[in-house]
Amino acid sequence: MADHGRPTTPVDDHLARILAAVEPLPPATVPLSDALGLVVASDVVAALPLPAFDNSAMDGYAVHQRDVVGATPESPVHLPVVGGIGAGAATIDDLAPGTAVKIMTGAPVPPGATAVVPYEWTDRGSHEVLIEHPAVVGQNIRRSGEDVDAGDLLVSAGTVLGPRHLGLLAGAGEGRVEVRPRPRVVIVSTGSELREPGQPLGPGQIHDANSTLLASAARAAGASAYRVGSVADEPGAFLETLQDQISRADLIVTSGGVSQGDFDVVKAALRDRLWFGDVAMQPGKPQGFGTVDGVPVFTLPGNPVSAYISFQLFVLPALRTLQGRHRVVHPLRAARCSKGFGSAYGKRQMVRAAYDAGLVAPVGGHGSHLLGDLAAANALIVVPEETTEVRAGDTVQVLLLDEEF
Ligand SMILES: Nc1nc2c(c(=O)[nH]1)N[C@H]1C(S)=C(S)[C@@H](COP(=O)(O)OP(=O)(O)OC[C@H]3O[C@@H](n4cnc5c(N)ncnc54)[C@H](O)[C@@H]3O)O[C@H]1N2
Ligand code: MOO
Repeated sequence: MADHGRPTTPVDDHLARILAAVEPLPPATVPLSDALGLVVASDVVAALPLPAFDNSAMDGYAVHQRDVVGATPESPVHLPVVGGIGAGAATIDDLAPGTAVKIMTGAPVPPGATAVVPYEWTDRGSHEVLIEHPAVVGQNIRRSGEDVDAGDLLVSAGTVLGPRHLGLLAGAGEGRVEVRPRPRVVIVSTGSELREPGQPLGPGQIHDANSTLLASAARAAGASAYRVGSVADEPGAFLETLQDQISRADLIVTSGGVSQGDFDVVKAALRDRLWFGDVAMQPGKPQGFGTVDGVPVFTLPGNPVSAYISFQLFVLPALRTLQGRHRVVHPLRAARCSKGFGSAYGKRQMVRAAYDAGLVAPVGGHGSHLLGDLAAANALIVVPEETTEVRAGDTVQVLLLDEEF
């Protein structure tokens, strides 16, 4: 679709161009304490059974089940107590028939014992115990390997490690795990008008919102983000910053300086090395992408809303690909739109919106500078290129900005 004569690239083509250029980071083995949220690079198989040995599920007495078959409160079974076994006990004697041994939860069950009778069913005797209820074979015994057997799959490649996976790996004795490392993302804002937040503004100056916005979005997506701050509209200075950062980045995101202006620094500096052009979307039309020294570089438009939406549509899938994730593109869900609005033909519109329980409504104005409206939104209504009007009550496709996927 042409926009005032300039050709535009469909959103899906631009995304395909990006995904074709990015692959998962080489795996690294890290301690479990550093692995939360990272993606497993190769299947992890249990080296040991879990539990590692038969052990007691209750504090009580290990017995031969046959010895307590007839036990009742009126006619309890009497057994001599031959000792005690605590959790961590290393050497355990066989349990002779007609005897009981005190046993604590988690302690190894002695060879010969076939059931554990809990304290509550007994008089808690130390030398001799009265047992008032019968037990079935295996009662209160946690069998070796009943949770996980040696050779079982603990976590498969592609799993995003959460607390429960890490707990399982730890319990199974794995101290380290092979993962895709956390991508290092470098964020650079461009624009001579930009000042660091917290600094006073001179005439014509504005605070740099984008580097904080994009670095936070990268961190929220599981990256380790380094915010360079802003560089002036001067290609030499910009290239120097880029060159300085490239060796410590897995992905670089710049904002500003990519449209039609007289001082479009990013385009001027990288014209020969990256693709620059218009993508058929609103906001986020002017885009640039390519690799520099093998590192993917995204040059996003400067308007903060455009930059953020471009991040969600294009940078996030690349970041997730580096992480080795299987699902890289935001899922869409159907929702009922409670308020009508118009949309430009030929562009995919990303309308800031508030979503709740299947209902969605646009938030604020269309301007790509409206940070207040962006902060009030939690979703984007994704309006297809050929749709020019959405009416109240229509079903629309919605992208939830804070959704885990
Ligand atoms: N003649 C044309 N002008 C513009 C077009 C066009 O097609 N023809 N496209 C417009 C669209 S759409 C966008 S989006 C912007 C993109 O421009 P740039 O990427 O070159 O970005 P800048 O000009 O540097 O900045 C645009 C706008 O955003 C503000 N900005 C920039 N960086 C930050 C930051 N880090 N924090 C906060 N605000 C920032 C900047 O001050 C400008 O107001 O171009 C349109 N123009
Ligand atoms: O398309 Mo620009 O990216 O919104 O204002």
